[in-house]
Amino acid sequence: MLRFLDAGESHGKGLVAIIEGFPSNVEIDINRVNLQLARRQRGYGRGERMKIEYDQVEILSGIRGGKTTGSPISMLIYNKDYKNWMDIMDIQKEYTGKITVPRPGHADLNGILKYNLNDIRNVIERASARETAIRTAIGAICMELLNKFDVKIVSRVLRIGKVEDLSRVDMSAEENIKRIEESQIRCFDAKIEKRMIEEIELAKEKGETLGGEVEVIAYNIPCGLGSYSSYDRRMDYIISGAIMSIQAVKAMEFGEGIMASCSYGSEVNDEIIVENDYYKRSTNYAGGIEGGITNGMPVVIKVYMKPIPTTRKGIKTVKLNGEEAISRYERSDTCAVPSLGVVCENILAFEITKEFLNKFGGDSIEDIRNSYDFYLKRISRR
Ligand SMILES: Cc1cc2nc3c(=O)[nH]c(=O)nc-3n(C[C@H](O)[C@H](O)[C@H](O)COP(=O)(O)O)c2cc1C
Ligand SMILES: C=C(O[C@@H]1CC(C(=O)O)=C[C@@H](OP(=O)(O)O)[C@H]1O)C(=O)O
Repeated sequence: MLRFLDAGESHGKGLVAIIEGFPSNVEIDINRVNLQLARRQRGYGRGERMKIEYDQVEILSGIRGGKTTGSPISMLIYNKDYKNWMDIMDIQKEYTGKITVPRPGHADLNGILKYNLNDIRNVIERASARETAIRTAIGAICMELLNKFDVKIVSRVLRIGKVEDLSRVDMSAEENIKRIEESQIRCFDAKIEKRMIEEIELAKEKGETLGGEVEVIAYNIPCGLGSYSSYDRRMDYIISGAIMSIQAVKAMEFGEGIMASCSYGSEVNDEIIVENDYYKRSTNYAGGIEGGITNGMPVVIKVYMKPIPTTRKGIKTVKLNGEEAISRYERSDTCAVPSLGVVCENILAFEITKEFLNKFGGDSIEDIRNSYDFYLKRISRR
């Protein structure tokens, strides 16, 4: 079973992870992994921190001569900002400048109470979305395996605050993806991109922050990943748990789930057809999952992010000594929705890989390939 464990603090030395259960003989291009890390850092609306970091992964084990060995893959991303936080983050010496004003919307107060701490810094450090850097690297390693089976996972920004990009886009087309990648917002429509940037600037001027919505699509996912047999093997359970665990994500949707909930059944159940020797659906309202199992159509999700909780504009709170106070501000992103799309792509890549390996098993890529080819032949109509 593919699994990972990650650790690390936002302003500590770095982030670490161990991936276990990854098959052998998978070629890994570290440049492609680092490209995912760079994509995650880009995007209009990010704060000062992203000017300091230049995320690159260092592999410590499990890859040799450009290929996985089947042993645990351990890796590390250094925090460049650590040099500015060495006193505060010292593992031995206690830092006296404790943070005692919890920010509404962040983990601050719940973390303090739960872990019986007296310095909110201890909560901030691990609750921070800095952790999404290492999860992106884990997903990017998984993408290297999925690439071999022509799986492609892409995303775009649909909305920043109230500004929507309503363009209908075929995201399987290279030229459309190129356009999205070149956009500072990672949206498709250049005119809307301008309005989104203005919206972020306006929020920044007001000391405010913004959330939004992204769409993520995984192409070429074979029918048969996940299962209806138990609740925790359902693909929608697995994907939603992983996506909802991303910091500041407050809702998600599979396919046209919301629209379907206010339609007639015959309008939104995707008709079954045969195309190129395989069962397909004439539409994809279900977003590629029926009965907890992928159905061979693209897996489509929409993910909703709340506005960044740390705002320059103060919010009423209460100090740890009970006195009324206004939330504190050091620095923060104004909007991280473009980054969210990249994080979702890679988190989805991990979950799909896990279920791909559950289905096609095998300790080496060769065994997986045999099992995959055999299965695709079996479910073909030819
Ligand atoms: C890519 C990304 C960047 C983020 N940047 C910030 C930030 O700069 N400041 C902040 O307060 N929250 C930021 N967040 C959100 C917080 O980490 C998150 O709201 C907080 O941990 C509380 O968790 P919850 O919103 O899931 O309940 C970011 C989230 C993501 C995904
Ligand atoms: C460091 C990252 O995101 C951080 C997530 C984050 C938070 O509170 O979640 C707060 C900010 O960090 P800082 O407090 O150092 O300014 C973001 O920059 C990153 O995405 O790599």
